[in-house]
Amino acid sequence: MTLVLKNVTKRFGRDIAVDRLSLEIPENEMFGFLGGNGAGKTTTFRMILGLLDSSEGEISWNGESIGYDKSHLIGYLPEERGLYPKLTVKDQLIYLGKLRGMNKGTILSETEKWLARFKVPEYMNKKVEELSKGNQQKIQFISAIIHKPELLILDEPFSGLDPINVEMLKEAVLDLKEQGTSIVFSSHQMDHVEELCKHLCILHKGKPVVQGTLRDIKRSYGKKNLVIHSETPLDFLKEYPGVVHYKQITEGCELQIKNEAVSQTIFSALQGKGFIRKFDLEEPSLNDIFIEKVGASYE
Ligand SMILES: Nc1ncnc2c1ncn2[C@@H]1O[C@H](COP(=O)(O)OP(=O)(O)OP(=O)(O)O)[C@@H](O)[C@H]1O
Repeated sequence: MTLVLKNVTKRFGRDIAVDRLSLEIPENEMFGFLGGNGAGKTTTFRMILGLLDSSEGEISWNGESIGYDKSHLIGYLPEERGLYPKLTVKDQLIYLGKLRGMNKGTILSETEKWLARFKVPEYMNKKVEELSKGNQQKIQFISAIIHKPELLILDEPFSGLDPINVEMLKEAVLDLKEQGTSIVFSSHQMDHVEELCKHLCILHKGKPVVQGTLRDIKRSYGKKNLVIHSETPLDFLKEYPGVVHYKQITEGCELQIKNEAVSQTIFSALQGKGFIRKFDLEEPSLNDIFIEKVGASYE
């Protein structure tokens, strides 16, 4: 089951929100769909869900065109949350589950299962407005997956959750992936994306500026990070040939360098200058790549 977008464009009047976007979301994968504010992510999701028509291009799921009639196959956790505050958790999920073609018995057994898994079984008969923001988030997540969708779109699923609940939700998401759900994951928290996604796309002004596997993207980026911990003054590295960026930290410094060879010359330059506690060459983070690719055009 794959989601394919071919040259998808969305115009709002004269403005282009999504610009000839082509993507393939691999089967049983978690795909990172990233971009700065206003990049076109939500507009893309709405087109996939059939809530918005594309101006041009095609969207297909498993070879068939996708639209509102396939919405029972899709689960969507939108960034802006949409629960009914006055309804109980049970009534909420019965209502939303029925919209997706489920019967009441199955909805109730799935709800019980998920509330128990999220360690909140007592919420079944509570009104949504009585729950904390993080716990409402769990209910919203259950509402997105209760019908066992083939394709799941998660927009900032971990926002507002404490670290323990983040882990709990992450495990649930990974289990769904293992069971065969294809997942599109959107977040501004790059560390979560690095942890969970093998493939990704960074969108900017409606166009992909980076696309591929995380591994290839990092490799092709070229630049590396070098972390040095030492009591010796290291500020001479600010102007050192091949150093792109210098950041002082309590234990020493963090550098962005042009390539691996620069680390060798720095290593030599440090000989005899005092005790080095750490000298660590690292891949660039997704955050570095995002800031460079998206930040450059902000300027
Ligand atoms: N209904 C609409 N009418 C006019 N313009 C719109 C509409 N919906 C979105 N846009 C515009 O389309 C562009 C993309 O917006 P979109 O909401 O898809 O971005 P996003 O990547 O989801 O951003 P964020 O991370 O801030 O949620 C923006 O310039 C936005 O103003």
